[in-house]
Amino acid sequence: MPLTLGVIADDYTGASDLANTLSKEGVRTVQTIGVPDAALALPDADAVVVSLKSRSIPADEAVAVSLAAYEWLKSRGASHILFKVCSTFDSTDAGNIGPVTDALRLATGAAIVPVTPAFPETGRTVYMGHLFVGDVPLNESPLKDHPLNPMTDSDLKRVLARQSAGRVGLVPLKDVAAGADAVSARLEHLALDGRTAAIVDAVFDRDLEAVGVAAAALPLSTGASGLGLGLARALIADGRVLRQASDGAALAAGIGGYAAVVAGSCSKATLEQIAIAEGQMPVLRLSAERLVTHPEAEVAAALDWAKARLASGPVLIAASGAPEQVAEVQARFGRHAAGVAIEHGTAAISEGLVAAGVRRLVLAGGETSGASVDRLKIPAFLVGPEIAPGVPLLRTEGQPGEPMVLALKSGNFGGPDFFAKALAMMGVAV
Ligand SMILES: Nc1ncnc2c1ncn2[C@@H]1O[C@H](COP(=O)(O)OP(=O)(O)OP(=O)(O)O)[C@@H](O)[C@H]1O
Ligand SMILES: O=C(O)[C@@H](O)C(=O)CO
Repeated sequence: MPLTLGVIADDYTGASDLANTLSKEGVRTVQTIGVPDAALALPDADAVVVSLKSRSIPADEAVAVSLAAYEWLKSRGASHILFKVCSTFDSTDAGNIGPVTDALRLATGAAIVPVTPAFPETGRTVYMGHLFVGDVPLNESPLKDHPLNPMTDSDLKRVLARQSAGRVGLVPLKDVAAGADAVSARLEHLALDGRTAAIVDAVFDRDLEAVGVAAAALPLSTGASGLGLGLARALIADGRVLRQASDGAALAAGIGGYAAVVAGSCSKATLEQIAIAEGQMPVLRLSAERLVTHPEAEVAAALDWAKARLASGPVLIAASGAPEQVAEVQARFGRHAAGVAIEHGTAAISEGLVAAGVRRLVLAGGETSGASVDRLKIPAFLVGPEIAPGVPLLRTEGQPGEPMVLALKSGNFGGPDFFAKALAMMGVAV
């Protein structure tokens, strides 16, 4: 059966967030890691979310891999493409949201692309083109201290224009509140005026329903899970997708083995979650400096520490540091080099944990999860029940050997008790 919705996600946790939203709305969804091999047999699905690791790579590479994902999705019949970006619009003036949206627009033949990172369930709202995170503008939120892409401007019209070849317009809330026809009319007007993308305001889920109907009539949209919700509801309402309840309970059934958490996210939410976990399970804080200068020794020491404890219950291993620690490491080694070296270290630790018998694994941070999932050579996931908004339980699919259950947590997501909750849903008591 041909696909209806094809999603190209710029990181792995973001992909599982979107897959979670689609599956919660009743869309049969599979998440793949990278552009699937021709040989990979996938279960029947209405939506495939292709997870890329393209958020923080050079823009030309992000464009190339996104176009490859597009070609694969098109060959499977996808009638609408959603480019899934972070709900906090993580990007820099060099990209990659603008360059990838531009390239996909040309490939799909779209005149204009609606763009909205709104995700009201997690407090991301867009008004007059400005993104709010909870009750503060993006540039006053913890995202101003992000290790890879500090967000210092809440005006997404400006942010997107700086990284796009085309001109950027706005679909204001008054049009969105007037409904899907008003959104379509405004997009058409902006396209005639030479705009190639438009930031779309949205504050409530009902706004995203209107945006979803307008977007589903176009070949391409760019956004986060809120737009996924709008598209899912629109595709079900117009009969392109038949709503199906997901069989979440069965997902983790029969998967035993040791359990662990590996964290590389330095977000405020993750730092708080690690602090809470310290009262619930053994926690090892890695030295970020040694992960850069002596990676093999730091990884080996962490694995020795874990192996001595895994039989007694879950363990947590974190590279994550507070903003001042991150700044110090970056000043010494460079932002990109430090990030990549630390991701390699946490990925090697994930690999060592699985070799030691871990089958239930929670990963925190988009880049961190991406590096670990690649190292574990997982081709795809079935999407299960929600642990917290934006974070589902995932079961590996298409991998030789025993299946595993994982959670890929976006840095900013999850309540303070997230790690214990995720482990509990995997059948592990802390
Ligand atoms: N102590 C540290 N000092 C400097 N950089 C670190 C440290 N610990 C982790 N990092 C790096 O910070 C980056 C965190 O990015 P990651 O995407 O994993 O988390 P996040 O941005 O919070 O999550 P998300 O992308 O889902 O919002 C990674 O590149 C990681 O290697
Ligand atoms: O949209 C979000 O906030 C998340 O899915 C994400 O992409 C964070 O990395």
